[in-house]
Amino acid sequence: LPPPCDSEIYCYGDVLKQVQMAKLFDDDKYFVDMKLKSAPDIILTAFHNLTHGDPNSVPPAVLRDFLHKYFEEPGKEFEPWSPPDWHDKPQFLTGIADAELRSWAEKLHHLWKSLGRKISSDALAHPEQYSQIFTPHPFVVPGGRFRELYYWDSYWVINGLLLSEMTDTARGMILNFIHLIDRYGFIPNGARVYYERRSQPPFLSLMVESYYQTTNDKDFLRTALPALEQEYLFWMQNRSVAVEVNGIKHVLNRFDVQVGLPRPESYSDDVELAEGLTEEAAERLWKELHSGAESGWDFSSRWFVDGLGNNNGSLRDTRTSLLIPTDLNALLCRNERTLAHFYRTLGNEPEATRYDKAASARQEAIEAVLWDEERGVWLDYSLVTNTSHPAFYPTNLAPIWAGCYSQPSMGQKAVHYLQTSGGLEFPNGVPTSLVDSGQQWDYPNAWPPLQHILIQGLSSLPSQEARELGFDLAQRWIRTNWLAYVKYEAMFEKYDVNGDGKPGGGGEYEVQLGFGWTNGVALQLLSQYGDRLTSGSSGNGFTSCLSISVSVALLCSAQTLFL
Ligand SMILES: OC[C@H]1O[C@H](O[C@H]2O[C@H](CO)[C@@H](O)[C@H](O)[C@H]2O)[C@H](O)[C@@H](O)[C@@H]1O
Repeated sequence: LPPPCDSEIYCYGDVLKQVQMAKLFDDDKYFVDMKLKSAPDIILTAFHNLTHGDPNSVPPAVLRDFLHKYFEEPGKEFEPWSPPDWHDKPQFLTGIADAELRSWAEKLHHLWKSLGRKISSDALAHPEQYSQIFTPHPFVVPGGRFRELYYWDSYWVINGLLLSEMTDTARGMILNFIHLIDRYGFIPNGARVYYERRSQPPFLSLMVESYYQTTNDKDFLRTALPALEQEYLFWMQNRSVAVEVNGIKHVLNRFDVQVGLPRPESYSDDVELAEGLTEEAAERLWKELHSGAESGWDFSSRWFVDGLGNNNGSLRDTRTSLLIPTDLNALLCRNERTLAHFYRTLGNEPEATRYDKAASARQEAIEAVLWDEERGVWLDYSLVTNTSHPAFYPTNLAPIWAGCYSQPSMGQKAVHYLQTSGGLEFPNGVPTSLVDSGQQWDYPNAWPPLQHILIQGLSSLPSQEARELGFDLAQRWIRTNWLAYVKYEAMFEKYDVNGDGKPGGGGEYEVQLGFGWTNGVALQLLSQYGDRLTSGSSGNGFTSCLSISVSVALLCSAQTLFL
């Protein structure tokens, strides 16, 4: 299997190995985000001379000097930039009834300015000296260690930007993704060379849909369609798998990256995890870790498959490609419907019909393979045992969000499943799973995109009860985000479902602040439910507590919980 990319400094080779295994930095991502001060061949020769052909004997102090001489610290690849389309007081703020939440939403709107980035022209002139992949338009980053454009994060960022009336920035981000498709044939995980052989959940068509819904710009649809078509082809040609159920073959998709070396940005973690494995088993593990990263859920007990094919084990048992995920297939179904709609809007009926048929076939496949009639919900399917994995994940309800199901009763059953799943037992959000594995995409962490997908799904159902549940989850999530903001003056990439305003944890890096998709989801919920959301939990005294002062509010929240 190939390396993550062709750079002998950023993706494979002795420099990467020595620097990362010497653990000179707290986070392996630091080194691979550094810019080269000279051409790569000059640096490789210098390293060879330094080590006299024996790279295993370089003392850390010598490595440090070498880095100082030939590398620049991360973050130097940007030009100062402030989004020119940012302006005070976007319209949606006026729909937020609670004064505390309105003023907080205004602060979130301000955060786009600090998260905006423009890559310097030097990165275009000398791409070989950067791991950052040049994209022509400025963009919004997630924040913290994530100093580059990310794929699926950007869907929620763009939705937030559109509410903030920053259509030019949103459009530029979409054009960047089109640029990446033109170059790679698909969209990499993020705009770094070490991400260039894996993708993330394909949200581009939904980004274009959000943009079109705001602007009605048909010319833009025309511009975007060839790239959307190309991306869809990538997923169907490289990530699909046939499954036979009751003698009928269905085609569905999975995450399946063909890369067989450690992830450069987490190199030492991946090497240590593979210790004691044969070369073949290590390569397989790394391929599956890359596939886990492609899913966006890096990492989770969801991808653990033990030797017997059961959903058990630890990170070393990650086997992402052996599962057919509900969310990926629901998303692709939504892609197919969206593409049909775009073609129809542009008057191309034959192409619209082709995508209608693809969506119908997908829906049939989802119902045949992923729908579990007994539990009344969709479940991930194991290609090892040819059975479902029964564990709870919010994504089990993703087909509702995608509108990809044939019987209204399925929606009702799935709501009942959710109510009895144990996933609603927490006041601060719906956890990613009910398994406390220590990985970040597991209990007790709750992630913004998953809350949003679940809430949107519930709010699309005809039943009043389901829609009220959607609102209740939105209220819980906003309260969690807001309390954390009050405590830390920051937005986090994930939160802990136990504890008011407690940031999430676990996994291989410290919880990050910023934070692109968190801000986007909060703004969307504030816009959607602005007339009803409160900064405290309704009727228990939070609202009045919180309007007094921050410290009193925290006391109040502790007291209310205690009571
Ligand atoms: O460095 C470890 C991993 O970091 C990223 O994943 C996490 O952050 C992303 C940006 O917010 C998010 O898209 C992803 O869902 C998170 O798990 C990166 O995307 C991974 O590829 C990388 O291995």
